[in-house]
Amino acid sequence: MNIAQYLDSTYLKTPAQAGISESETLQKDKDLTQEAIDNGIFAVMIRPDYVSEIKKYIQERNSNVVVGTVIGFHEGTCSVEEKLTEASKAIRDGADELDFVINYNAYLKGDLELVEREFVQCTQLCIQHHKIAKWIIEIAALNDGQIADLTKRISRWAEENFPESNLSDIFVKSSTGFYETTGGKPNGATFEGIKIMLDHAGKLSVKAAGGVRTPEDAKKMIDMGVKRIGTSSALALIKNQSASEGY
Ligand SMILES: O=C[C@H](O)COP(=O)(O)O
Repeated sequence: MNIAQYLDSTYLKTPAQAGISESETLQKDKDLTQEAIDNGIFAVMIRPDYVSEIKKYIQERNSNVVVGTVIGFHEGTCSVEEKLTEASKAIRDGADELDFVINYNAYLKGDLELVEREFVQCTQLCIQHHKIAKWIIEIAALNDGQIADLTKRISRWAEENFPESNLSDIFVKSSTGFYETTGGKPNGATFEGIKIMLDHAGKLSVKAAGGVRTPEDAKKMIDMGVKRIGTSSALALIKNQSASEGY
């Protein structure tokens, strides 16, 4: 199995979070992109501010590495209108794939109308522009029943609103990788959480992200049915795969 073709290689820290400048952040994104080009990695996943520069970088090198970005990152609490504005700009800047953080706080408060509205309007925008839409549900913030319920609802909203579309271009994604847990609880993709998502996603695809660090774990998730893995350790993961397979 060539894991690289399943990977979204991710760098999502803001300059302030990393304690570096904007130009240093752009350089990190360029380095990540060059790694992706050199190693057959499917996509890079970066902050919206850097999409246009990275798209240009990829085009200048005649590469088909895909550019993904995040919307409403990382808490998902901004309004539907703000998500639409951010997503429209990312599409204009050249993003191929948009990973939205769903308003899981609104879901937890029972405001399903708001969550459905943002899902439908933002996914519609992506479909109109032939972009992949991924919806991060932040499984560390949910219990097992809520993971199942929210995944099922997203799948149903997609079937009801976009019956003519290729529903496998819409993803449910596990985690931002930025959620703060306590007591050593994992903040990202767990096998248990991913299994629940896969069992309830219907025709939608599933992306595992957050804390995926070994080729063994990535392979196991792909074998389970995951279509994409988001990780900030993409290169290490590929190198370890090569080493363990004796290349
Ligand atoms: O969307 C991808 C995540 O931010 C990746 O999380 P990670 O840094 O734990 O690999």
